[in-house]
Amino acid sequence: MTAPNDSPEPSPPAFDETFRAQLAALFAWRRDVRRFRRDPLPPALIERLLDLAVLAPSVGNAQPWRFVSVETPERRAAIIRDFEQANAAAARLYRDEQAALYARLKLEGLKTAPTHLAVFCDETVSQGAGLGRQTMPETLRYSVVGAIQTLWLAARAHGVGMGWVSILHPETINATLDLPAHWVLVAYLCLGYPEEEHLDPELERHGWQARTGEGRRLLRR
Ligand SMILES: Cc1cc2c(cc1C)N(C[C@H](O)[C@H](O)[C@H](O)COP(=O)(O)O)c1[nH]c(=O)[nH]c(=O)c1N2
Repeated sequence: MTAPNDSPEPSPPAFDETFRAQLAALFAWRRDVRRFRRDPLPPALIERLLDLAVLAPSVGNAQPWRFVSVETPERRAAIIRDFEQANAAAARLYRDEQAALYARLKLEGLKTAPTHLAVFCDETVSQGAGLGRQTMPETLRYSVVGAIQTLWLAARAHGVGMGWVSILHPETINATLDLPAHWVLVAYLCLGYPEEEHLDPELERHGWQARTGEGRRLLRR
């Protein structure tokens, strides 16, 4: 257990209306990015973004997130091959017009993103001593998703685009990256400076699925 510290409590900054308007704009302009300029991201910027990402909440404060930067050309090529296999299999699920539309969608930025970040959940994490997850062990992975969303917003605030690729076989990713099975893949992320900026999701713009606000309703019980 960590010893309580007796330094004076810091006071929160005043988040004023200007900040709230900017925050709303940040939420609105965060995009899943699939087209990147090839300029590398400064290592210090990536470290800053990870410092921000790990401010996310986690069940029992377990901090189960594990970040792997995929850098070797052989490993990146293996990831791209796995995406191509998984995507070809997924494409076969659709028929007619929907199949034609699916085939036209760009669902990854693997070949141009300068930074590839695989994000895992360490299912054996001892931190947090199991607090909060006895009846819902999946809350460990939920915690990792929270860090990914925090990273997504932090990246956008720094002018960095991020894309989430899930059309992959997790067991292949673990084998390619030589990682233990108890590191469960949560996301394969492409990061870099975006080639273009949009206020609407690409899947909406290309006619796959509009933002309908369906889930926005609040049921009262
Ligand atoms: C868990 C999870 C998994 C994926 C995604 C997101 C999330 C949350 N998204 C991005 C997704 O398509 C995108 O968020 C929506 O289309 C909305 O667009 P914006 O993110 O608002 O631009 C995504 N996009 C993509 O092109 N290939 C993919 O494999 C995935 N996988």
